Amino acid sequence: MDTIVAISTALAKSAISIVRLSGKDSLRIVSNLLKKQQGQIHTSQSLCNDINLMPRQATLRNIYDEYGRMIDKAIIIYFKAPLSFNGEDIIEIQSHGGKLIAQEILRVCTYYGARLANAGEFSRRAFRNGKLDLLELDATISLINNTNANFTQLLARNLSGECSKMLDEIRLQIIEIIAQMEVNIDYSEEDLDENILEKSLQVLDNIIQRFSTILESTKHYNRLQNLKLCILGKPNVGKSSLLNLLLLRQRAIVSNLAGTTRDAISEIIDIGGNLITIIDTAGIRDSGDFIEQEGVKQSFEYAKQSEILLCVFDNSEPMEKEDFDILDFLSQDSLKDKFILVVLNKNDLIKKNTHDFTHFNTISINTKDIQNASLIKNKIQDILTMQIDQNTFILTNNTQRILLESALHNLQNAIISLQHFQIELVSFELTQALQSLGQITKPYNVEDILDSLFSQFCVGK
Ligand SMILES: Nc1nc2c(c(=O)[nH]1)N(C=O)[C@@H](CNc1ccc(C(=O)N[C@@H](CCC(=O)O)C(=O)O)cc1)CN2
Ligand SMILES: Nc1nc2c(ncn2[C@@H]2O[C@H](COP(=O)(O)OP(=O)(O)OP(=O)(O)O)[C@@H](O)[C@H]2O)c(=O)[nH]1
Ligand SMILES: [Mg+2]
Repeated sequence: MDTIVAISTALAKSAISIVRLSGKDSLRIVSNLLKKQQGQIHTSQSLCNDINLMPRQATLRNIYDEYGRMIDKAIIIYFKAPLSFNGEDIIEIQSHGGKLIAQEILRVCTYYGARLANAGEFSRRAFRNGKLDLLELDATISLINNTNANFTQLLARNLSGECSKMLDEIRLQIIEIIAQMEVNIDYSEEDLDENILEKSLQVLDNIIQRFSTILESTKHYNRLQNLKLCILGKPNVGKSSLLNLLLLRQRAIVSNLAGTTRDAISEIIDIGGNLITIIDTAGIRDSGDFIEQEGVKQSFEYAKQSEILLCVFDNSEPMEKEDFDILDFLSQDSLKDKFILVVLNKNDLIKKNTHDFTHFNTISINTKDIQNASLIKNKIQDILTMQIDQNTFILTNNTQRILLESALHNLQNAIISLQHFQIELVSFELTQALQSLGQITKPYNVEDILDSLFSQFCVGK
């Protein structure tokens, strides 16, 4: 297998960057970067023992290019196979940050024979070498992409292999019940031991409960990822001012001319550990201006795509047709699952807006007072914070979720069959459940496991 190399950190101005190599030639390639003299290229593994890299020990070394010119002074860590993240020889070159140094190190690694890694290739090798199962692999990606702090702990636990372990245990419990069933299959219903029946029902019920909790937390997780918040309102009510207030900087142009914002502006904000995309839109009104009309169309589109809507109205002016148009828009059936917060803005001015918003969630503010930023953020945070059982797991991958749902379904059927003493059906449903569960972590052969389990039973039992 090729030796691959990649920059594992973001390409941005930063304190340090990590270039990572993986594969059997890693040591040879890095040995070339550690020698000052030009011309004596290490081509075989045997020549590299002079570079003195102790496995799993951070060492400070000068790094040179192919002409012997120094590139950086860096930390090298050698993870000797199989004791590495993916089971191969891995070497990390932890260089100074910035965009140029790591790229230069990367280039020199390829000069000595490393190949640029494809996306996910380090982890793919970890899976192939049995260091990570599918569940852990997926948790790795989800942990990196997670936008909601409520789930950090849960995803980290997925990564620890706890979830895979729990599924393994559950699989064993199911196999045990199948075994009981298989043994009893030839007996008539009266002969099925009451104890076995009761115990099996209890075990299945418990598994069903655990799976339901996983599916429930998975639903919350999916609902709370990559949230979008759209600021909507007629022109001049202070939408861009509100954006600037929430960002605590002058991001958007603000003016007393209606129609200032035309293209939607999008930024990321952190609201209580939730990374939310916030979108300031063009003010809603009928305008003869074609470009502005495009902007208005876009505003509605963004609103439909967002989970949270901040609808801004001007406290200092009576309601106008455009305001009512927005209220009409909000009453649509397709918007009923969105979180809508009515923002009555400009409360520093005399109140002239007497509309009754009481059936909405409302907040009265002005964008001049910076304290109002946290008022709004707290209000949004309230709806996003939910009690999430930290002792369960989440299935971040759709296929895995579907597999668990299907296993749950089989278990429910098994219970019904068991209650009707249809032993063969119980066995069938449970075997189906095992197939699905197995695929969540790694594809495996149910028959093999059954063979090994039955071998432990006494003849006649
Ligand atoms: N510098 C650095 N930081 C990192 C990583 C990395 O690769 N490099 N990781 C990359 O994702 C994560 C840590 N994950 C890792 C997982 C396993 C092993 C490892 O060496 N496993 C061996 C030995 C196990 C042990 O000592 O307990 C093994 O499993 O055999 C290393 C990192 C996050 N931080
Ligand atoms: N008194 C007062 N004026 C405000 C407040 N918020 C915004 N304004 C003013 O209202 C005017 C319009 O503000 P913008 O933020 O540009 O309004 P907008 O809703 O983005 O307008 P469009 O981009 O045209 O749709 C500006 O002159 C702001 O200074 C407020 O809380 N109090
Ligand atoms: Mg604006």
